[in-house]
Amino acid sequence: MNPAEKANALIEALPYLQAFRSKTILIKMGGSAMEDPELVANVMRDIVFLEVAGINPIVVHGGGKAISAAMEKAGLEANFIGGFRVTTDAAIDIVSRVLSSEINPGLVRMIRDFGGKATGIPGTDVFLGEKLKNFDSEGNPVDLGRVGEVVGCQLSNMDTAHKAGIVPVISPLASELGTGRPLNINADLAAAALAKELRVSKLVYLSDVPGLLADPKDPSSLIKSINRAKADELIADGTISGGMIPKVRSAVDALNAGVRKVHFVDGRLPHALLLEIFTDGGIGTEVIR
Ligand SMILES: Nc1ncnc2c1ncn2[C@@H]1O[C@H](COP(=O)(O)OP(=O)(O)O)[C@@H](O)[C@H]1O
Ligand SMILES: CC(=O)N[C@@H](CCC(=O)OP(=O)(O)O)C(=O)O
Repeated sequence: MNPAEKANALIEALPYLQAFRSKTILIKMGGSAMEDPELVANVMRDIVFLEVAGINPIVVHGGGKAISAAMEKAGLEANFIGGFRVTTDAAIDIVSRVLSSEINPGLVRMIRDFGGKATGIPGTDVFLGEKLKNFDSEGNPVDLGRVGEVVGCQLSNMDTAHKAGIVPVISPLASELGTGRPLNINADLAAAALAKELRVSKLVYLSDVPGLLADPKDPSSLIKSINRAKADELIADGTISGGMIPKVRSAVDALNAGVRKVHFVDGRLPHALLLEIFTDGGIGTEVIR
């Protein structure tokens, strides 16, 4: 690219930089897109770019794959029901350790290494939770152990970071109402709960697929946009399964609660985040109401 082309690329981004200046964009960094540290570093550099450009990024991260690996190492089996990890008392200790001592500080370090400002905030300082009420297809209760849903958010730590232009990096744990004990929150739900609370301009889920796929085995079968009715249909017929279920459901909830735009984007694709924000068509799947 010659210097004039470089300048043109910057100028093309101008309307988007203007539109999103001082706006908040919540980025959910999925554990599935965190297997390769180099790819994660690329995303963190894009986040530093947003921060420097005067856009306020917030990161809520997952870490499902790393948690499963740590559980296996400890001789525990990883079981999921409807995209939620069955979390025994032994498992919650591993979940907390992997999220709080490994993944969260790792992301903060990467942002700082690129000259950005970031602070790690434990989800237990942000999210208030209750045990998730979960039912099987016949309506019978299914106990998932220490799995929670978010029933409230405490924003003081976030606000302090925000006002100082620091990117908050938040783990998907909640403090249980009444007991203060940690609850394991699916990171998609945690991200959507915070996005709703803050009414963010954009919620972007970064994962390891190009977006929502009509055939999960065929990466070229991208569904460009999806609404709740269609999502329910695809969950019922099994096209949407596993970790994609909480993603789609929480995305629609966030839209209904006033979040302006929600996208599923491939976190492994170089600059996926910037392409999503700074180009017209966007990439991946847009969730609509
Ligand atoms: N229809 C679908 N389209 C795309 N991915 C799907 C679909 N149904 C199930 N999936 C699965 O959902 C996974 C993403 O969810 P998950 O593993 O929880 O990711 P993350 O860690 O990013 O939250 C994909 O890797 C894919 O295996
Ligand atoms: C209850 C529940 O399922 N919690 C998740 C929290 C991490 C997460 O959601 O990570 P991803 O975004 O990488 O899937 C778990 O234990 O795996």
